Amino acid sequence: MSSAPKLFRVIGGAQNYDWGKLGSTSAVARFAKLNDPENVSIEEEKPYAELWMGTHPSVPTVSAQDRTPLRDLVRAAPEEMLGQDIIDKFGSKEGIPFLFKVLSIRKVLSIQAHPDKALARQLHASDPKHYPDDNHKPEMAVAITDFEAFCGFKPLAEIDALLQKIPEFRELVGDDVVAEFHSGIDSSDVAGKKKLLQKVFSRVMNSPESKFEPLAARLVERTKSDPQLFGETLADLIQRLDAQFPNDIGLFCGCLLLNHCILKSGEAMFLEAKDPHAYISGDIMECMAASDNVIRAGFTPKFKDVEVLVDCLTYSFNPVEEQKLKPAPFPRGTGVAELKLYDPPIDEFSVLQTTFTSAGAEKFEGLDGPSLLIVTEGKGKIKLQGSDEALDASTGNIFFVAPKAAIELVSESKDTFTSYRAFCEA
Ligand SMILES: NNC(=O)[C@@H](O)[C@H](O)[C@H](O)COP(=O)(O)O
Ligand SMILES: [Zn+2]
Repeated sequence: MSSAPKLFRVIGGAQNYDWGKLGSTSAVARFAKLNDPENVSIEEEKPYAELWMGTHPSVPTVSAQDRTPLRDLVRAAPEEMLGQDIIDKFGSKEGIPFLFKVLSIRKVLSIQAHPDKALARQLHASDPKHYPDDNHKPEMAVAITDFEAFCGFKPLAEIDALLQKIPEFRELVGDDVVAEFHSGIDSSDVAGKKKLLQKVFSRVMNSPESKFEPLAARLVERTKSDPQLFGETLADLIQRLDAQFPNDIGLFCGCLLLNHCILKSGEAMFLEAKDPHAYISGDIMECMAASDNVIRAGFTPKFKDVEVLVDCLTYSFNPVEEQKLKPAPFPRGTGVAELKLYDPPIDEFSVLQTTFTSAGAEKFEGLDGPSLLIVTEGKGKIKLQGSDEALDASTGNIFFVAPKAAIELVSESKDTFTSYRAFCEA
């Protein structure tokens, strides 16, 4: 006899990292308040960075009815809440394999990467304070608003051009490595080119403050005196981020080495473990394997683990367009809504965007695993197919949907009604 409900509203938890948008300008604050009006009061001077939805113990998601942690509900009835296939696939009855978030970004996040499974186990064992999980953290960002981020290393020719024409960059890396990089990037030896890229990145990341800070100050001045040397976008980006983190190493390891990726609303990008990145601005849905392991090295007051970061990166280098993840159709829904499936090449999660622009219903077959759904615009209803009980589904509301539960979303007007559903299937 199934004891656990198949569809119920939950309340996520917020993280107030310094880079979050302030007060009601943050989608995180607005969604949290709308979903839990009696308990959430927005402080207008406070940053609201992330809204967590999942069973990660650091920020509990709780049932709206009696505030029981979702993690406890899963552990009490894992077969009903996860499904035997998911338990078998991930070897755990402890929680949902993914962590789903809303991020609302005012300032650049840290230049960072996330470990793969082997490195996560090693870091968690040696430094559990900074690495709370033994799990990898591949992640995907879906832009709710226009969104910009650093994502992966620039193509080597672009890095070489910047090294040749920007004296401060050249001085930080050193003429020896600049010359070796310049002569090596046209070879067909990809592994050798990755080693050269690692040499450049290592010189930057291991330079002392006494060296990179004055060079960063000169770099910013040069973007003002000689902007065409950088191109307008890059000159503006360096000035904007310098205003947030003056003379920071991120001006070199981010702005001059990583792709500056701009996603329009609805576009997405996927980050493998060990890919360097940093989100810069905008509101996004983010989904990741259930882990909070972040290896940081720039644009942050938090713990930086430069040696681990320099050592672990993949050093792959692709053009910006190759970093984007194209949405696909979702054939398991029928009705009037527009469905976009963001399906990265990993097991732990996919994300489905459902957008109504007319009244009507969208019916979904049951999924072979757990899912969490959040409404990000407008309002409608959500119900189990065949049930008379339709729950209000308004902006900010979050719902847990059990495996195999066939649900229906209903829009009662032509106003836009948008939701994102993260799910995992065996
Ligand atoms: N790329 N995005 C993520 O990995 C998020 O899930 C992380 O929670 C944030 O990156 C954490 O950023 P800070 O460590 O505060 O700079
Ligand atoms: Zn990240």
